[in-house]
Amino acid sequence: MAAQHPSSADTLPVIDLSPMLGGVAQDKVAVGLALREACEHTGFFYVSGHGIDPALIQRVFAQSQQFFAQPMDAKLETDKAQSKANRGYEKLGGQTLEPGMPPDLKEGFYIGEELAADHPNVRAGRFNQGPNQWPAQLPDFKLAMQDYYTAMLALSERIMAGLALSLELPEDFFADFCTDPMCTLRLLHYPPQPEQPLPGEKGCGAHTDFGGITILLLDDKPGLQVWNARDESWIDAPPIPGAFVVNLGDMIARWTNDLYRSTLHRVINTSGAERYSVPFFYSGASAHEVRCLPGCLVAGEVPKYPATTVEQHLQDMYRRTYA
Ligand SMILES: O=C(O)CCC(=O)C(=O)O
Ligand SMILES: [Fe+2]
Repeated sequence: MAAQHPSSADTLPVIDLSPMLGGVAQDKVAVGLALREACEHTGFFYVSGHGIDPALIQRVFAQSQQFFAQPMDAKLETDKAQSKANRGYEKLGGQTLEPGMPPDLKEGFYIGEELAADHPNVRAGRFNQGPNQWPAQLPDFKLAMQDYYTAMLALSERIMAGLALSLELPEDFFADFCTDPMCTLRLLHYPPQPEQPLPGEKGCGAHTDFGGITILLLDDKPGLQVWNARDESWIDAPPIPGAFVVNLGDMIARWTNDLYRSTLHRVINTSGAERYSVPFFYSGASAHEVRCLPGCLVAGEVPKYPATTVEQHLQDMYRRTYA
């Protein structure tokens, strides 16, 4: 059914998730079918009907803009280099997502689950677990981010339930994966693309996301592009008011033996203005075993990837871009 595959002239599908919030079984199955189509072909789609309060989104953007507008010495009070759990501020050029290219033209702020320094997991030095660093000068920042983090957890569970249905698995198949999940909320700020960029310089180099699913909140600026392997071209993924972009990470590709894709994407901020985005990376329970799911092997196929755990997988992937 080649006609259903996106070409570069196509846009990414918009999937209405509202049936996942207490809808009838038949409508949920329809969501599962729409997700399957999107996941098999692009690994990227928009979701509407997600139930996230627009006022919460406004609070997050307002705090993010205030954070990045601060002088550098104020931002560096929460320098990520001080954190054993990768929390806090990352300077412009602090990450190179596309190997061999100039560093990314973005600055960021990383937030995760709040765990005290004396929590057993933190004492044991578990990957990405620990306290956050909160900016002292912004009194409303912490609560806005924690409220948004909680809202993203709930939305992630609904999307995981939809993905289970898409694979003809019971809706609660991922319940164990969704218990006490590892997540990262990341605030990003992209200055305008320079008029004379270095060769290959971008806001965010081409990459796939490492984890489970990513829920991406965009402001009103374009710049995100998604790789379309079929005709080897980039599809623009402009912001759609009221919708989030969702994409699959490498863990889902591993789980489904590449039936579902983790798709390359990049950002070039040619809007001429500041661009802000807020990805939320949902990766599931750290000890959860990731192995090829039932039903994802076509007759005679063998799993392409050995089983691993969420924690091990994330650690392996993380090392690659901060080498
Ligand atoms: O800013 C964006 O639109 C995309 C960000 C992204 O891909 C990422 O942080 O992994
Ligand atoms: Fe990404």
